[in-house]
Amino acid sequence: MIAQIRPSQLAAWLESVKEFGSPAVLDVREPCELQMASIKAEGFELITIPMGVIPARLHELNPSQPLACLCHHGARSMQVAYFLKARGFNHLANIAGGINAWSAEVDPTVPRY
Ligand SMILES: O=S(=O)([O-])[S-]
Repeated sequence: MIAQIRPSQLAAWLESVKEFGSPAVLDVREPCELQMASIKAEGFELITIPMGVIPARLHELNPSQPLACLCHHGARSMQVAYFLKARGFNHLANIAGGINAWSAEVDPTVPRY
């Protein structure tokens, strides 16, 4: 079971997992999407790896680092979270609604697309 958190709940989730290590948001959107809209990494590390290359770049991620997965609406990030969970990552969340919800709930300056 992957924790589903709304963007507005991210700060509380980050706080709840920091005992396990310094948490990060893993944005799995494509480079062209990152150019259109990105979140500001405030209080967390921001890692960007497109979903399609996560298997090839898995070695870049630390299985013990808490990761909150992000995409456009929350579907791809959910798949990535389950992929990572199956590979031993322990502290995972999916940001439900993705960056679209982030724009609505956390930072309206983030463009919606
Ligand atoms: O980014 S998305 O897969 O939720 S459309």
